[in-house]
Amino acid sequence: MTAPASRPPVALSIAGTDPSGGAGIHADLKAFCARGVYGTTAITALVAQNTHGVSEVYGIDEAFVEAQLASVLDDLPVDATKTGMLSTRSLVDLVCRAVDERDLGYFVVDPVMVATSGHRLLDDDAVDSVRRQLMPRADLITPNLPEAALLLGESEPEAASIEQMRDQAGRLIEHGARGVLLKGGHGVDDEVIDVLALADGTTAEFTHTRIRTPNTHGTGCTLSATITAEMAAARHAQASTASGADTTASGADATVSGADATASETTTASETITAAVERSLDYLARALASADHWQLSLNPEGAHGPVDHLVDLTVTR
Ligand SMILES: Nc1ncnc2c1ncn2[C@@H]1O[C@H](COP(=O)(O)OP(=O)(O)OP(=O)(O)O)[C@@H](O)[C@H]1O
Ligand SMILES: Cc1ncc(COP(=O)(O)O)c(N)n1
Repeated sequence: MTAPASRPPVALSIAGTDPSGGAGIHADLKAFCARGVYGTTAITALVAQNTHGVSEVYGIDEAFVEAQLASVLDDLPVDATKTGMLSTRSLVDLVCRAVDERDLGYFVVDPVMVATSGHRLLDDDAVDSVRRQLMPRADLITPNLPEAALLLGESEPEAASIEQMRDQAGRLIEHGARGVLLKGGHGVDDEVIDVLALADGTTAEFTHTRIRTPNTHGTGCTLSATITAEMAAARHAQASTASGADTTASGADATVSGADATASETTTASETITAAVERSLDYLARALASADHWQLSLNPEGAHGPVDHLVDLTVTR
């Protein structure tokens, strides 16, 4: 007897590359795998970068990004999509059209603007399109402290306290996204607090001990990719429950992926987002802790290494 057809949850990342493997598309695919989700990509820019920073960016033209999106979306059922580095205003507009015209599933926007090393990853004239066009289409946006301030306006100062973070998250929601996760990684306190605000009025705060490590390259990419994977798994489970399909045969093993195969049809989008954020922050904390003493760079002075994306995989050698 042949086994019934099944499929794993599918996630799409629209982002730039990191040949050193810690951030961008490379981090996204590792995070998708780590959470048991099948990863697909559309590359917006080829970036020469490593643990010391960005040296060159080679832009991909709009028509070719569109062709990549069509290759994925004409063929595969995408349960959730994230954007990372979008580079130019025309690529922001292209992604907005894709959200309107295609089914991208849950839509997570990581408003990547500047690399930790200081290199700009989004043109100045694209910021307003992110603010007015992309944000209102998002189920969740995940700005860090400087990105949140920039999205609120040129003269907005960076939040320097939890009260200011709450206030900014609340004001960002007014731009139309269903949820805002304002990340506190750039603070200096012993605890890292991330603030989640949802359009239905729900708020949540997540506190983790700050890990004193230089290895934080790609934490934002990894977090938004993990949230996207969790949301893809949730949508897949909801659809499978609704259709009576066997989700346990999908390869998205709940103990590996964190996917909630019993998610009921009644789970609201807000509950899905909140659960995805909580699980993803816990995973990221494990990935950061596992790599806190890694020294990958041949030139360790001043290097910011990656997190351990595969922390939950046990390999015996
Ligand atoms: N040193 C740390 N210790 C514990 N958690 C951290 C640390 N640095 C970052 N994080 C976690 O990683 C998340 C993302 O970090 P951050 O706020 O630096 O985003 P980002 O600036 O977008 O990341 P990136 O470095 O990829 O640009 C934070 O929300 C926080 O939960
Ligand atoms: C392609 C790409 N996307 C995003 C980032 C941000 O990550 P970080 O701030 O850790 O450098 C990056 N460096 N490269």
